[in-house]
Amino acid sequence: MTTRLPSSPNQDNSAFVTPLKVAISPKRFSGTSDIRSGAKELSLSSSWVTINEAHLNSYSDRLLQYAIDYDKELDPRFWILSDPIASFAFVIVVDYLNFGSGYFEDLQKNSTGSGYLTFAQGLTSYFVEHYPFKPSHLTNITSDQMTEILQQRDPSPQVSILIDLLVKAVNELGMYLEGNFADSFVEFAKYLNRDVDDCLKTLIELPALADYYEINEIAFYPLKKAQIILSDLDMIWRFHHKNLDVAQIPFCISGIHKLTAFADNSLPHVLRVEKVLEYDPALESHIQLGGRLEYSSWAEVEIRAATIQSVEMIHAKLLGDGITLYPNQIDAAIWTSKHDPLLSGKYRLSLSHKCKSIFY
Ligand SMILES: Nc1nc2c(c(CN[C@H]3C=C[C@H](O)[C@@H]3O)cn2[C@@H]2O[C@H](COP(=O)(O)O)[C@@H](O)[C@H]2O)c(=O)[nH]1
Repeated sequence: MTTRLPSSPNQDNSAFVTPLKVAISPKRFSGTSDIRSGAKELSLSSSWVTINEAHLNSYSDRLLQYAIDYDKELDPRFWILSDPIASFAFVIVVDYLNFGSGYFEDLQKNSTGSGYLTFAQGLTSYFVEHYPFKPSHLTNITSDQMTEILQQRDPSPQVSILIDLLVKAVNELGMYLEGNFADSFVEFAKYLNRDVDDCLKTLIELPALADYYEINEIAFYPLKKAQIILSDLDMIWRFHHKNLDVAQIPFCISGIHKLTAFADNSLPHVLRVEKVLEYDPALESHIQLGGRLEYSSWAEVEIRAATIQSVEMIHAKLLGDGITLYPNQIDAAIWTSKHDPLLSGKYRLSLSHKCKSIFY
């Protein structure tokens, strides 16, 4: 039983640096409703992060301009669009490896200034050069190749640690697909031709997607990358379905509207700058002084739980105004707004929280 830490900050910053996760069996997970209920329960009893509903309502209206239709937004610099299975394979790899934000501070980024887009651009080049290949090809990707994919020259010690984590992750992804899906992206695609809840029950078996645990006897399932994989597969399906019929696209994820926000460092940063999330002053100064948050420390949990809960509230508020925008679409709009040149200045004036994990 984890006792709650004092809400008033004190010299002891254990709420920032003490991991509190208790491992639980993946068998307990029943689907996206578990993600919502855990996040809601944790955000209601939160002491480091609060949700300002008035600011949330006004921000919801401002956000609408970023609710882009991804179908026409896929940029071939950052996506493999040649055929449905090539796109499927690319999404599985890019999103499985979509982590390392806690190591990004000295990452050399491309002109977008985005760590993710720097990686996605490098992986696109890798696919253009090497694909088609079977999943087992991933088990042979080396540190030098990953350094090139990440577009790094002479990586810092921090980035070198990230590169080693990325190599370990991509090698295990290849081994998993080789062993469980006959070394075939098509077989995996056919398997994911089902509801998001069933897809997630399988995806959380993969180590770098096992972003769930119990804290204070509450089961918390942020599952950021497992969910973004499904959201991106839906986007890719819609892209190819413009020119192909259903039979030509082996995967079709149903129930996308049930996904929640993808809780990481990016979304809470935007929500905090927009004053939707309010952090305890001690937490705020810890983050702005470059202090890190341990994965599953109280502060890190409350930030991610409040992020999921805030997006649920934005979804409900817009629905009340007669506007249907699902949490995965709200997530994309928030993330996209962060990279709007007209706005990104204000998001660059402060730091997002940094958490070294393989989950975001
Ligand atoms: N919540 C959420 N977090 C997202 C994304 C993306 C990009 N994906 C979308 C892009 C096109 C497709 O539509 C993909 O869906 C990256 N990140 C996270 O940002 C962090 C890096 O930040 P920066 O250094 O600024 O790139 C890192 O934790 C990374 O995991 C998202 O969409 N939602």
